[in-house]
Amino acid sequence: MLIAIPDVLDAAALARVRAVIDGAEWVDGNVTSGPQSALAKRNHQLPEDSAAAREAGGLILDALGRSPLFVAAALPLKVFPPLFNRYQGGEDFGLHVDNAIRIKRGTDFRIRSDLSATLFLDDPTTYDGGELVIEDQFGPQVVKLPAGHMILYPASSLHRVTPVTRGTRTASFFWLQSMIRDDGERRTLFELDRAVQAVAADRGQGDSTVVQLTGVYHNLLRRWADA
Ligand SMILES: O=C(O)CCC(=O)C(=O)O
Ligand SMILES: [Fe+2]
Repeated sequence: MLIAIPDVLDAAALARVRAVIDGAEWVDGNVTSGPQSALAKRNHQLPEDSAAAREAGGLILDALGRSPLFVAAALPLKVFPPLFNRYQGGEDFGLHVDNAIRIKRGTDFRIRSDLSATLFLDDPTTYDGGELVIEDQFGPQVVKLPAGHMILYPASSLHRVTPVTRGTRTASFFWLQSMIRDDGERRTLFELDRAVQAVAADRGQGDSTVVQLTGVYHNLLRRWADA
């Protein structure tokens, strides 16, 4: 399931993230690639351990924690510290799949990547190309979102970024391990959650049917979740 999360960063938070990363030193994106994606990847990144990546990544993690839509859709267990990339002058990232296990270098922090995320940091009218194309069961989905908006997609999907032929495309990207490993189970919980919220908005949180449905949600979560 692909889910767009609008307004993860508002204008002020976006400006703070940009102020931190724009002044930092960018390096060839292949410093973090395995041999297969090194063939496909042509972009620049902030070094994973740079002070700028850590500071801007922290701002993004704070914003994600305040997004009920992100929490409901991802049911996050562990989030890999956000990374930052930039494409310009025809740079692109060919078709690839993300590694199943991500290890933070020099630490024992590791996650199984269930979901991949791209948070767009540039106004899409300022660059051409740079679409994130995700192959899913319904065919290729082409994603290019306003600055501050994010797409969440199954890390199992093949995906690519088309060449940026004008301007610059800046983004944050990261992976997370969900409490719910299976995409179908996670989607079912998300849809149930949305439906319960809609009924609660109509009838109030104390309504007996709302209480019963909330119980069903939590009992499914209890059956399926790693916590
Ligand atoms: O730039 C993006 O939107 C995606 C980056 C990506 O797929 C990756 O780094 O594995
Ligand atoms: Fe990727």
